[in-house]
Amino acid sequence: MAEEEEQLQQLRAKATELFIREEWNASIEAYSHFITLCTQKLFRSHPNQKLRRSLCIALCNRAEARSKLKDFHSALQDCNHALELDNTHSKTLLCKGKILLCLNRYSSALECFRALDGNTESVSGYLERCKTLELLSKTGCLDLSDWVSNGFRGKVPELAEHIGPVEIRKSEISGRGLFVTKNIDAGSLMLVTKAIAMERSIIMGGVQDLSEDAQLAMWKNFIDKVFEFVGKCPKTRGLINRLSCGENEDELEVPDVGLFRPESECVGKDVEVEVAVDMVKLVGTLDANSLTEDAVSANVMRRGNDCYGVGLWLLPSFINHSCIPNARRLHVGDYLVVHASKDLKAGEEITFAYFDPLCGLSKRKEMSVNWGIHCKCKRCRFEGEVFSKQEIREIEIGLERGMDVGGVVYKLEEQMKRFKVRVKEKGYLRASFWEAYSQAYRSERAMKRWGRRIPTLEVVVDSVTDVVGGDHRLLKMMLVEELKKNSGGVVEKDKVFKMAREVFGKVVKKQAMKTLLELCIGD
Ligand SMILES: C[S@@+](CC[C@H](N)C(=O)[O-])C[C@H]1O[C@@H](n2cnc3c(N)ncnc32)[C@H](O)[C@@H]1O
Repeated sequence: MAEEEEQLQQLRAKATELFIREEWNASIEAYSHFITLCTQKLFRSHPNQKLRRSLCIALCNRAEARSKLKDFHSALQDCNHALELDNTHSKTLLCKGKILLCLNRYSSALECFRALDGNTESVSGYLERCKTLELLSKTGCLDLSDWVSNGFRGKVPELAEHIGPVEIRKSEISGRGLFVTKNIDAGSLMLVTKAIAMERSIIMGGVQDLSEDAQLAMWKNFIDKVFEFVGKCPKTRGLINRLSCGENEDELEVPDVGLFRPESECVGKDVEVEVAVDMVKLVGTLDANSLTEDAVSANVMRRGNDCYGVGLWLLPSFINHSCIPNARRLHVGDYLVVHASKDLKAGEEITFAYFDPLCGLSKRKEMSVNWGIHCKCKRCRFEGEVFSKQEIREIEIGLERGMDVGGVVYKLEEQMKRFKVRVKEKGYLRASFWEAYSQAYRSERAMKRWGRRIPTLEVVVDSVTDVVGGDHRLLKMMLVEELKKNSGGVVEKDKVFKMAREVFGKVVKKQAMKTLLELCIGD
């Protein structure tokens, strides 16, 4: 007996020392040994308060060590076990609250901090933080004004998970899609969600400056990170299992959006059963669902785009592609903020542009091959017919061969009149020939020659925006034009702010939006 006691004492001392030295893996191992022996002894002996207390402290310390290694699932189990032994153990309550906060489970975290009699400064700090984040999570009222106005200096503001009026349903595009459940106007936030994992590379120019080797290394590190995370968290594993690998999508089940709320604990049977991570399936899933920060439908919220990142965000993985997209996203730290880039009607499917919607059908077809998709949106269907017409093919070939851009625009407008193309569909073709339009409007020579014979920049920007939603390139053209008219004065037009909200979302107040507009002009 004395020997057993001695062994326990030694083990505890060793585990504590490793814990203090922040050797997390070794301390977890030592605590695990101690916890097993301690539990066996408790089982055999009469009620022993001292032993229960030692076990509670060991479980709490192992929870802390595990949370340092981001193994939140096991850390939470340790906390719960420790609280079964002593439900008022303050160190465990604090540790559990912090873990729940990391998992964005604000109301459960709040319960822990409240149980702690929030007198100490650190506890009241956590309480306030939880309350703010819980409110933010419920309302989705994001305000990044201060951070933007301060030139993105300081820490990235703390965001909270938010699921707006959306649901997952069968999609006519492919498999499942994300849909709005009520009418919302352009700029409204629909989702704010943190990445399961992200990997970033520092680059000087664009992603094109990142060597193939560097891109491969980044992709490999990203896969390893997701693999590690998924291995530790059954809930995430269950959720990732529900994402598409890009094949047989129409046979996939439609999960309830509620499963993706951080507070939802149960993800189905496969969570209780320990499912091993299938690496091949995981890579396929990441291939079909990962998003990059530099995509056309994304803005990175920070000064200077010297970083290129790839990440996986669960709920946004249900957003399908369309060449007439209605949503865009902002990347703020590891968070993804999805907003409507057009007014949306209840029941409408939310779509991103996976690739550039401001280019012609053949280029879009080329790009869609990389995604393994065959887009059949209204625009692709309409353009499929139009681009088979000799007259439109000739304009396209003329452009490829370096024909005067003003002439290209003029010919296209004339053909659209001749074919009696409807207003919306004019927007499709103008979006496809946007490069020619934008070059023509920027060229003094072209405008001198063709200016009076082609529609104004404002008319074209309006009709293209109507099709592709807010886009930073369209916004920039409009801003430059307005600045010319206002001889360099600050742009105050409501129309400019409306488009800025479509591009950036309603995340800043008017003054900070001016900062974003200045950055957009300087881009
Ligand atoms: C991010 S997921 C989108 C959600 C997916 N439909 C699902 O059921 O989980 C991307 C996959 O959706 C499909 N997809 C997305 N947009 C598409 C489109 N416009 N046309 C055909 N397939 C599309 C492709 O299989 C792609 O690999």
